[in-house]
Amino acid sequence: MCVATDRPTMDELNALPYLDCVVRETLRLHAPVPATGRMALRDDIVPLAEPVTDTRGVVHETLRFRKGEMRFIPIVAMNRDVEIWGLDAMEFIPERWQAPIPGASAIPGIWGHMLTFLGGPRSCIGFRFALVEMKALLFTLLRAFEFELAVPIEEMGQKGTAIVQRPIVITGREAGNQLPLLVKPVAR
Ligand code: HEM
Repeated sequence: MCVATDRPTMDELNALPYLDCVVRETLRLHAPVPATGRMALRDDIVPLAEPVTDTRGVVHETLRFRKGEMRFIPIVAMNRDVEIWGLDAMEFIPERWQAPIPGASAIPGIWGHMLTFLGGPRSCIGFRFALVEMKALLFTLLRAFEFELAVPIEEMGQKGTAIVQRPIVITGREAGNQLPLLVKPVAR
């Protein structure tokens, strides 16, 4: 991170391309809100991008909504779909953001061609703040400290609350949310 200040402005943080790739990839693979739902306010028929064959073999080219019906929006599943992101969809690869991702461009998310902050009129109003907050924290902490997991990665899991996901240690669920880290000052 070649920035000539310890206190970068928002514009200076946003001008760091690799930091941007890391934030995008983190929010793709580990969307804090994994899913949500919406209720249809009126009957409607929505065209599908690709025809879908249901379990009875019937091919559908549209999706029918009836007023009052709920629809599940699988944010994490879409953020990790191999048909959109490629066979390495489950891997953390910030470099994938260095070029346009053709499959993702049709996703109607408010940010980043993904649904992490959802889309449409009730999408996240705090997304710009969240992004710059993440960048400021990473910029400050990674220049000062080295972080390492304090438990084997296999012991880490995640627990969904009503809305967001949080880390837990699988063998210590009763301790609640936690992410044990070893933190060392960066050797200069
Ligand atoms: C990484 C951080 C964040 C993520 C992933 C996130 C994600 C989301 C998502 C998916 C929704 C839509 C939920 C739904 O309607 O089912 C939402 C709504 C909302 N978010 Fe965020 N959010 C984040 C940070 C923030 C921050 C920092 C703020 C405020 C400063 C904020 C304020 C809101 C508000 C007020 C809504 C409701 C908007 C509405 O219903 O019109 N969010 N967020």
